[in-house]
Amino acid sequence: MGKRIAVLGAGSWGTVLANLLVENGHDVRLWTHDPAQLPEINDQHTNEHYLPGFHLHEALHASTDLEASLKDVDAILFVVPTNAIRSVATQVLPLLAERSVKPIIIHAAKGLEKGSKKRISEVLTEVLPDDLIRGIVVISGPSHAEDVAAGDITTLTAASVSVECAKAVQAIFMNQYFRLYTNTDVIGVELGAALKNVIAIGAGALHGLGYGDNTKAALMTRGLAEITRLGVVFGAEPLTFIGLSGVGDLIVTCTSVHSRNWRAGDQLGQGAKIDDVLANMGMVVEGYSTAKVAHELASEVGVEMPISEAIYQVLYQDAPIKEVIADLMGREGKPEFDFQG
Ligand SMILES: NC(=O)C1=CN([C@@H]2O[C@H](COP(=O)(O)OP(=O)(O)OC[C@H]3O[C@@H](n4cnc5c(N)ncnc54)[C@H](OP(=O)(O)O)[C@@H]3O)[C@@H](O)[C@H]2O)C=CC1
Ligand SMILES: O=C(CO)COP(=O)(O)O
Repeated sequence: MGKRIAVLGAGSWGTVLANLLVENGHDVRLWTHDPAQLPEINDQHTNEHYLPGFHLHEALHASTDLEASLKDVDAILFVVPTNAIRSVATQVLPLLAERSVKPIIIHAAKGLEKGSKKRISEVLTEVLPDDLIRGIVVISGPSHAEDVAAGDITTLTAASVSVECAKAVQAIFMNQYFRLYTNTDVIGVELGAALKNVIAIGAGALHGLGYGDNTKAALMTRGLAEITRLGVVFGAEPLTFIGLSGVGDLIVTCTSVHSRNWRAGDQLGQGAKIDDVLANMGMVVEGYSTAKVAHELASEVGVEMPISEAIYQVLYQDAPIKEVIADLMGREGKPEFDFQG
């Protein structure tokens, strides 16, 4: 049966997910903070800046009225960049009071909040009290908006401490080309999703510098090793990192020209300056902000993340990429896995 769903954020991912939910037969309200988007989405059925060349379902309706968008909804999907989640949730909070049906809160963003260093579900839990919502579910996995828009077969994880909520979200999204698996390891899913974006900047930089496939495979594999190392310290299940939101998403983000993180790295590898890259992307490059949070978290808990640290130095300390690569390769020899001491 169709559900009433508010999708908050009309960028590339929010627009595609809202469109998919309309295709799945739901009553979808796409909320944007930018009134300039309304005539294009509602009358021309396009969102050219975020999804060039893609025609949206004619039943997809966008609005800037948050209260109307949230009226009687069964679920609220947050798809704004990580650092905007708290402010959007704060606007949602007063509109949730006195409801007979408590909505499921879903988020599809990938990052760690600047300053607080929190995962997105932690931010949502802080802002939206338990008694006003049914539960929180994160959807994550290898899923570029452009490929989903084209109907490419795509698989995601729906993670929640509530199996019942994860199953409800699985049912809302699944169709013949979009398949979700449930998972209860929210920590692992969110950390894998956030930290792979940092590694993807590195993968793009290697490409921009002309490195070959061996080097890219090395970066992805050793990148996953350090993501896992940090994740387990924060309570994640190691297996989650070889799942869709771990290695799956790492592969797609480190190899696809659709990835904004990869493209940012590619431009850096070719000599561009980070400020220019970010200013010209026109969409969020989550790995930039996450690289700083990862640097802070790793030093706080004393976990070695040499690749993420090297990328942090390139992004924030203007370190030359070739020099940080030479430093990484010049480290002392080590066993492949920590348990081999
Ligand atoms: N694109 C993709 O393929 C995928 C993206 N994701 C994740 O989804 C999240 C969103 O990404 P994506 O849609 O690609 O990002 P985009 O940059 O394409 O769009 C972000 C949207 O959020 C809006 N926004 C920014 N700040 C605020 C705010 N304070 N209040 C309300 N709206 C705001 C932007 O508005 P404005 O136009 O005014 O800037 C824009 O409409 C990210 O965490 C990303 O990692 C996950 C999987 C796939
Ligand atoms: O997470 C993504 C694909 O799964 C999107 O990655 P980018 O933000 O790098 O485009």
